[in-house]
Amino acid sequence: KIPFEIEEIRKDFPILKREVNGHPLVYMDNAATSQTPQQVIDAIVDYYSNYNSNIHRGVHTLSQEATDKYEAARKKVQDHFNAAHSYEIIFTSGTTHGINLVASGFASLLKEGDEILVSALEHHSNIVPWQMLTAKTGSILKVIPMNQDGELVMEDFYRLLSNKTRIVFINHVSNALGTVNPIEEIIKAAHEKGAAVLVDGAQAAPHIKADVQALDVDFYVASAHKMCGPTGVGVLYGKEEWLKKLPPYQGGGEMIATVTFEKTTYADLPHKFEAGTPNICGGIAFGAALDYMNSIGFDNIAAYEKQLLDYGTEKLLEIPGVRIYGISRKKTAVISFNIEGIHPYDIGTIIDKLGIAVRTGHHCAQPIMDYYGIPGTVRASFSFYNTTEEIDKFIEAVKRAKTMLS
Ligand SMILES: Cc1ncc(COP(=O)(O)O)c(CN[C@@H]2CONC2=O)c1O
Repeated sequence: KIPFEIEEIRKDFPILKREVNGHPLVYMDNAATSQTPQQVIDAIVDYYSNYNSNIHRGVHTLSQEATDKYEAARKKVQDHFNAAHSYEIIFTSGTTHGINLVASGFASLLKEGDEILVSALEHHSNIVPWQMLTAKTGSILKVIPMNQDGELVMEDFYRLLSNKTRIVFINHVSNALGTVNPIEEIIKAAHEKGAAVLVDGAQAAPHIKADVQALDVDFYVASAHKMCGPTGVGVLYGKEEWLKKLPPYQGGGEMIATVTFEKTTYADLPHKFEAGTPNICGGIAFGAALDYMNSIGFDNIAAYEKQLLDYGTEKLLEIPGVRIYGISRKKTAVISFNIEGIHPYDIGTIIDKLGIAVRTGHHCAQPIMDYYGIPGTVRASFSFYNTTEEIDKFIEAVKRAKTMLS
């Protein structure tokens, strides 16, 4: 039973009417970016048509309207993630920006020999900034290993965690495998050792409504483009006490209180971390995306996507030679697979000819591919606007590709 009118939902997404190579588009690359409903498109057009203006500075009406809408969007993001204060919500250009902001800020908090803990399941955006940090500070990067099922080895996590650990950073959901990590358990254990935790929520936010106060997480980052919003805007949630400890990430307008050539004082939160003219329209459209997804309901989205995941997994495993990577019981609707003897890139290229959009390759998670000893995978990732009929088309296309390539 589908918890909402799927055909009505699909009408919200103009792009789903597209044809690709003469076939109806079957979009199954939602882990890369989600599609955009008319409600979000309308919010973008409305902004540029009716009240585009710079914010926080002008006294004229347009500027006030734009400022009010932008700050209302911040409040929507605060409510969605259940942050205690709206000034704990920093608008960023996306997950990568949010992680870099925190990692570079920790350069002033770490000393030689301090340890930072990453997981083997991370996206490059949650590995490279931390490697840059260790290079700057002489701190030591340690890695929580993964297992064949695509889960974290928690015994090793507890072994690696120590009083030297200053911060743990892990994704809530693996973009390459779909694994949902036990972040509640990790946060509790890290806090007992006095370590902070950053959770990369890029892949979780479209499927799971994270409550940052209930999680007691120190930093949580996500991108709007993964949850029906535009690209170029995202959120860094930080506990007030942590955001006050971090130095500004970029200098410029907006992030100051007073500037003289002798000394500059910085603005309070959130503006301290929002230098320059922000993505005003993006922030407002992000708010519209949250309104849209919450109108459907994350419980309904999760229940339906679970149906799609189970259906797609069952049908895919009927094809001889298929191996699925990431078989944790706790997964979002991502299926990463290969077919024995066939390169993932060839499968992706052929099924694209049939209108099927999936991603092939290492998915910015090369350590995971190295662990499995593979060049990459085919990754099909479903969203609440996909259907089982589309999955049937996807399965048929994979079968045809296999026949052609075997
Ligand atoms: C777990 C995870 N972390 C960080 C990022 C980086 O997000 P931004 O690009 O918005 O800064 C992504 C993007 N996911 C990639 C993007 O394309 N396909 C993916 O799986 C991700 O999935």
